[in-house]
Order: sequence, then C-alpha cells, then structure tokens
Amino acid sequence: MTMAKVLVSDPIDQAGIEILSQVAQVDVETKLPLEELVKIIPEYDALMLRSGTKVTKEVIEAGKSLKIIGRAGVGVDNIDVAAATRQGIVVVNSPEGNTIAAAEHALAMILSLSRQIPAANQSVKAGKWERKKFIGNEVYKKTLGVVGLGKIGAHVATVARAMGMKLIAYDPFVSNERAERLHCRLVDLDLLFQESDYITLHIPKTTETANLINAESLATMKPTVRIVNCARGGIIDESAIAEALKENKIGGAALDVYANEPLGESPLTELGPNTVLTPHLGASTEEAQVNVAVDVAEQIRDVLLGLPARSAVNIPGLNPDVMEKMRPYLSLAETLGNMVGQLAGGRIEQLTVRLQGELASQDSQPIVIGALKGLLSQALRERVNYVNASIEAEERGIRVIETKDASDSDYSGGSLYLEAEGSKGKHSVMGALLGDSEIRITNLDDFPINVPPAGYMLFTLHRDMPGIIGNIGSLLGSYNVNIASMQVGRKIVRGDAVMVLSLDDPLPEGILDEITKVSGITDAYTVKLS
Ligand SMILES: NC(=O)c1ccc[n+]([C@@H]2O[C@H](COP(=O)([O-])OP(=O)(O)OC[C@H]3O[C@@H](n4cnc5c(N)ncnc54)[C@H](O)[C@@H]3O)[C@@H](O)[C@H]2O)c1
Ligand SMILES: O=C(O)CC[C@@H](O)C(=O)O
Repeated sequence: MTMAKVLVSDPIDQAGIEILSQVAQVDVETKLPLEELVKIIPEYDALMLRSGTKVTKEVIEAGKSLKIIGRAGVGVDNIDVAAATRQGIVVVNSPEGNTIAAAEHALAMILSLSRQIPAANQSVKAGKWERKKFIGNEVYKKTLGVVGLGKIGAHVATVARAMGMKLIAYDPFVSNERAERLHCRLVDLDLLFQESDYITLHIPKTTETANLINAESLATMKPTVRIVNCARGGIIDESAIAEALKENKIGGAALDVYANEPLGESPLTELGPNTVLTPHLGASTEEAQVNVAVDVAEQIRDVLLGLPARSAVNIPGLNPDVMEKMRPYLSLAETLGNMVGQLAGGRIEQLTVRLQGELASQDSQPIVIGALKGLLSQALRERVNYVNASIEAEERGIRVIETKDASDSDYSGGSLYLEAEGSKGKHSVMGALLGDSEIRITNLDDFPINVPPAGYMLFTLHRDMPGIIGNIGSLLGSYNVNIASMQVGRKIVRGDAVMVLSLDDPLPEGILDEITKVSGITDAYTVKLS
C-alpha cells in the first residue's frame, strides 16, 4: 500500500508534524506561490495550513486526491469551503486551540493603547525620557463593548471584568443567560458604539460584518474611544479608521488583522502613537501553536485512517461521537440507499427516510446523509461521501422526506425504511440490524423478507405458484450463474410474492428480459452492492 502524502503549506508546530508522520509522508513547503501550489497539490491526500495559504477553488479543483484540508486555527475564510464541500473534501479546524492566545492578545492591545506602551518603548530606546508625554488612562470602570460573545469574546469579557471594566456586548446569536453569566449587558450595535470607551471585535468576517466599523459608525463613537480588532481584517474600513485616527476623531486603534495580509503599503502604517499594529499575532503563542497543530494533525491522521474528524466545518451536525455510535446504522442506511436507488432507477425524484421503533429516538440527519450517499453511489461512485451527499442530492433536485415512527418496528434497535421514486417507479426497502452490526433486509416493496445484502442480488415479483422457483433456478443455471441463497416473501398463499436471490456471479446482459418472460413473473430487478 502506498503511504498517504500530506502537504504542510504554512509553518506549524513540530508536534503536529510528528502526528502526521505516523501515517503519512509529510512535505513542508511554505510560502508557495499559488501557481506552484496548484501544480503540486494533485499529489497530496491532505493539506494542512494556517492563515498564510489561500486555498482557492483552483487549488481545490486541482487537488484530485485531497480528502481533507486542515486549518491550524479557527478562521477558515482563507479556504473556499464551498468548493471543498462540492468535491467531498472534509475541512477541519481547531475551534478552541488558540482561544486564550487571541483573547490575551486583544487584552494586551487594550492595555498597550491605554498606556501607550509601544510608543513609550520606542522613545526610551531612542534615548529619551518623556514621562509627561506618555500619560495614559486606566481601564478600571471604563466601558468595554464586546462585539461577538463567542469563545474569544467571552474570555476577553471575563478578564476585563476582573480588571474592573463595565461590560456591554452585541451578539445577535447569544442568549441573555449567556450574556448575564459573563456579566455583560446585551445592547444593540448603535448603543455599543455610542457608549463604549473601548470596543473589541470577536466576530467572523461575513457579508454582514464587512466594514461594520466605517466612517458613519465611527462618527457616532466617543472621541476618546479605543478600538481593537484581533478578529478579521475587513470588519473595519481601513481608510475610514485611518482618517479618524489621523484627525484624532477617536482615541486610538490596535489592529492585528487587515483586509489584505501582509499589510504592505497602507495609510495605517503612517499613523502616530495612537495606533498599534501587529502582524496577525493573535494565535502566535507557543501554547496555541502546539494546541492547534496537534488538534488538526490528529484529525488529518484520523481521516486518512478512515475515521471521522471531530471538528469538521463542512459536515453539519455529524460529530465523531454520534458517527461512532451510529456507524452500524450508517452502514445500514448506505446499503438500503444503494439498493433502493438501483431499484427506482437512475433519476431519483424523491427519497423518503423513515426511522422506526427504537431508531426513531436517534438524530435522523446522519442516517439521511448515509442513505443519500448510498443512493448516489451508483452515479457518483467514490466522488460522493458524507461531506457532499446532501449538496449533490440537492443539486440533482432529489426531495428528501424524513419521518419517524417510534411505535413501528419488529426489531430491537428499530428499523429503517427507505422509499425512492425514480425513473423506474416507486420502490421501497426496509432493513434492521441483527445483533450489533449485521445488516438484514427485512422488507422489499412491502413484502416481508429476511436476507443479508449480497454483492449481486436478483429480485422478482411473481405470482406464488408451483414450479416458478425451479424455472428461475434452471434459467440461471443455463447461464452458469450460481445461486448462493434464495428466499420467497409473500403476504398470502398463492398471491403476489417476491423472490430474492443472492448470486455469486453477475447476471449476464439480457437475462432480465428472459426472466420476466417466465410464466408467473411480473417484474425482475437486479442490484449490485459490491
Ligand atoms: N487574530 C488571530 O490570530 C485570531 C485567532 C483566533 C481567532 N481569530 C478570529 O476571532 C474571531 C472570533 O473567534 P471565536 O473563536 O471567538 O469564534 P466564535 O465562533 O466562538 O465566536 C464568534 C461570535 O460571533 C458572533 N457573531 C457572528 N456574527 C455576528 C454578527 N454579525 N454580529 C455580532 N456577533 C456575531 C457569534 O454569535 C459568536 O458568538 C474569528 O473571526 C476568528 O477567525 C483571530
Ligand atoms: O494561523 C494563525 O496564526 C492565525 C490564526 C487565526 O487567525 C485563526 O483564525 O485561528
């Protein structure tokens, strides 16, 4: 077996490299120009990066073997996640590994601005002793406006409170209870801008948050306000804040992140001591770098070993614990999805997924994704996976109906019913687990059966009458097709029935037509599960 290959395209801690090396050949190539990255990426199974690499659609489309992209940090805005999802590539990050580092950097920025530490440092090093020039302010009893009360915002709030600051916050997605626990008063954004002595941003950059701080909002703030951005560049309009700082319309700003990085030429670099700039250092502590490298490298290792990732940003809701617990049911869902997809024909319009009995108490989302993965596997083969199954189904216009019926199942552990409507009509299959993980198909088109899935299967709809089984057996024998097992399911004696045959060999071309000509057979279908 050839060893997997991982490309590490930004500097990451050695602890991460060591983990990756357990399962893969690791190449560290930093500062690659885009065209070079596009050229070499086809060789790699995984890509690990920080904020320095831009993983564009072009990179992703060239990464034909990529299974996972790991961002050693929080923000995945330098990765085209939509393109990765479409291509079935898992994107993982380290949501908490650098929380404390980023929060402490924001707090350091608040204090640096208040006491003009960077400017005072420069002055002393220049041989001066300007004690009067560097009179600062205390943060004690000042109002801190926290925009974004997530992980980093919450830690900033906790420490700021310990320093005696009054806290207000704006985050439309957090509850009053969370804000109260953090001793923050939730306010609207306009009020936060007007009341704050310090404003600190801890939100992602989205279309809603782009240029959240601009000339207009700056005009509503106190003339002494100090603004800190250790979140993302582009949340502040850089020319507007540069203008406000130059004209002393606000007290100061400390920025770690920029619309374009590296910052290069910018009006921000021309500003005086009221402006503190750092080169995206929020996550740059030894501790955080070990945390994020280990966190993400472990996930890459796991995915390369066929295990789930714990912080995938593009597999909604499928956390590893759920995946592990549900694994046998996911396999059941995939098998049934694959079968019903073949029975109902190539162009599927609707899939109904019903979780029955005890299974109804489980989250249906992973099961639905598993069923869709199975359903699409004939068309998309290995291109469909747990990441892109839903998006691929949506693009094909497949309607998905999820239902639950806790009362209905003869099987302990419950059963799963799938019904698909497609170009070959409407068909249904039901299945359950025998013991912990053995799959049984328990129903086909509403006829009770009990068979394990097999590589090649033949299903017939027929009239239950003497001789029919023998005729089918002889016909298959004449084509040298060996029958591994056979079962008949019927609702009433001499009524309609199904026959399920597991075959050792694939059915030769044209034999289905012959089967349907056998007296009593009304229809016949084959399914290939290998
Ligand atoms: N400078 C750095 O090196 C560095 C390091 C780590 C994280 N970050 C950045 O810091 C930011 C926050 O990270 P986190 O780990 O706290 O994320 P988080 O997801 O825990 O918190 C983000 C918060 O923002 C809120 N939010 C989203 N949209 C909002 C909006 N329009 N208005 C107000 N609030 C909104 C969310 O409800 C959430 O509570 C991210 O942008 C991340 O990329 C930067
Ligand atoms: O990689 C870095 O140093 C920055 C990471 C930071 O911006 C993040 O979003 O986690």
